[in-house]
Amino acid sequence: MNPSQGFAEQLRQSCITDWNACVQHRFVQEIFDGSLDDAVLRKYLVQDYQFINRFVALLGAAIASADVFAPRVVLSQFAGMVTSDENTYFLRSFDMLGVPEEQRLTPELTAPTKAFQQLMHEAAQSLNYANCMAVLAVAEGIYLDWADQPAKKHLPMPERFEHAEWIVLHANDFFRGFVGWLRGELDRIGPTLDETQKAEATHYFQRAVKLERQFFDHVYE
Ligand SMILES: Cc1ncc(C[n+]2csc(CCO)c2C)c(N)n1
Repeated sequence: MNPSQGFAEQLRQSCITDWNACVQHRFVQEIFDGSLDDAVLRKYLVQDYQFINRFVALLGAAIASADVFAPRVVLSQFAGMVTSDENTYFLRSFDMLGVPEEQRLTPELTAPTKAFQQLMHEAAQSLNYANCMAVLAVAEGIYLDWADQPAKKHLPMPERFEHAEWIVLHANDFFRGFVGWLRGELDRIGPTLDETQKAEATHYFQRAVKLERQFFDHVYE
């Protein structure tokens, strides 16, 4: 690892192949050009909707384990957004795609979804701020990086809201600011960790990036 980089960038560089595979994934190309198959989008959204429960619990664990007050405020505000605006996108998309109630609430979970739920649960249960922030920085950072690519900036938005809104939810100033803040927090706490804690947080980060890639891949299987 290159110590002249901050901790956040060291972590990202440690799994750059998987990270870039997510950012340039077929799913990302197809959502931008509007060619995404409805069956693929449907599988993606049904599984992704099963994240929010553990994700909010993970935010709660980060709030509880933070070392000072300021990050608690930022994380609480983000939790407020996630539990309001984001939910309606899923519900409107489910309506448009004709996803029945039972598929929205209790679908059969795929292996990557289960593994991701387990990872978020473990990080939350550790009540360790660095572990929680490592997983959050992946879940948010990869989504910012695919949605907010300079190369895509001048493309027209896809016509359907199910495509366009999923991009815009992750390419806006609020989200950019939050992900920048997450990276800054990792840079702040990285130098305070001993080698054991650093290795543990790094392992969480790397597991999360691998699962993000598997999650994108599996919607095409
Ligand atoms: C597999 C998977 N990984 C990360 C995200 C991104 N994400 C999860 S919760 C959240 C906060 C609100 O936008 C964001 C950005 C996702 N949706 N699905």
